[in-house]
Amino acid sequence: MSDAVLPALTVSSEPIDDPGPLLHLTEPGSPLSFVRRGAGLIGIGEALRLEFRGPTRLRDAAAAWRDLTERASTRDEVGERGSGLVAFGAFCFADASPAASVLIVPSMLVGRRRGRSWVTRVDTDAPLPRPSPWGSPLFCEFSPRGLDGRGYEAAVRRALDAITDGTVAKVVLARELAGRLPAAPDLRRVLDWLALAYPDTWTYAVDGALGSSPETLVAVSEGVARARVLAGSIRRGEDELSDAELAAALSTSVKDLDEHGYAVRSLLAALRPFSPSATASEAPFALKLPNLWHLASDIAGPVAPGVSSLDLLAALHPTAAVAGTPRAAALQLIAELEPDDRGRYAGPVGWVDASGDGEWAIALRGAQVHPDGTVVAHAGAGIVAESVPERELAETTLKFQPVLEAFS
Ligand SMILES: C=C(O[C@@H]1C=C(C(=O)O)C=C[C@H]1O)C(=O)O
Repeated sequence: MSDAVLPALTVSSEPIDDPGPLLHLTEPGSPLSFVRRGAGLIGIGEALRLEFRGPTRLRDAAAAWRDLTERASTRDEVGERGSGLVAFGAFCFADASPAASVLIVPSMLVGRRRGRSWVTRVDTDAPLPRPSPWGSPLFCEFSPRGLDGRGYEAAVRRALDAITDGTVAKVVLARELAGRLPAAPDLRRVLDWLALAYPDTWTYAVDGALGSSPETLVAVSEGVARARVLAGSIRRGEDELSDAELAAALSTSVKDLDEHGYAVRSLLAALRPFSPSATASEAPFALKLPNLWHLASDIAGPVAPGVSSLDLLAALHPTAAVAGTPRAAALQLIAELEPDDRGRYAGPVGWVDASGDGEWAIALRGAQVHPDGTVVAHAGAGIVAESVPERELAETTLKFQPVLEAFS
């Protein structure tokens, strides 16, 4: 970011009657959302946009956000998590990414939590707009970009060579699908569909990055940091019995427990400097999504006052769930084996408030919609010594399912 002086924003939050489905209120062409099970935040318009690039993008964002919040004057009659001054954020995965990482303060935010609804206005006293009528249904055909299926399997084999020679213990390899949207798409249709079909995930949308993420990178509130680590996946069964058998197979698979262990240990190690007593749930549990089972661990620990969720992102990103172990060697291998930059895929996406509290997911199961209508989706899988290339390819296909369904 440049050293331009940040503005002094005027912010006011007040309770409102239930405004109906939050996702319908955001803007069709540039939605902002972070919603799960009908609760969360959506944004309308842009009062301020800050862009960051390079290896210090998360630390720079944390510093800029502190400056901005000190300058703001806020009247908050709501006092809920997510009321008052809030920015949505989406950060690139890679330090070398040419794409921008952003913090966006919307002109208006609508929130709902625990049955209470509110609106926050930034530098405006305009009334809350009515939801605009739906645009035409979307249809977008996707085809491989960069690596096709064979190319992905070849990359997995090269990753296995790097595991055999000891360069890495685990690396997460992704592939891309690309498509093109008609002019002026109503992206609320995509979000609405994702929220209905994947209700237990975060329906996120920030600066064209949108999707339904099951993985909480970190949420901070009332002095406690929480994360949900996912690593280790298997398909859902066709009937109840086969579904239960697959869940049991995942929970006892040495390969998946291994892969999961790397992710949990990396998150705990990165969190400990801020939260020495942070702990993970005793053993991973099987998390059921409509398209997949995942091995999941919940992590929680107290953090000192003044530690913001952005400070934690700077320490935690990228976890072994989306990069690998050891981190530096895994990132190097990803840069060698994946032909294109990941953009915001597998980066942090979420929101931060004036106190630094916030909720951040990992931008998975999603796509980036570019201003020219191009849509690029990513899906990856964790490669460990026992990985089989064909199975990892099949896993990425399952992970594309939410996006493919939502855009058709
Ligand atoms: C890399 C992705 O997902 C990650 C990798 C997983 C795995 O390898 O089992 C599971 C959940 C996520 O942490 C993706 O969805 O693209």
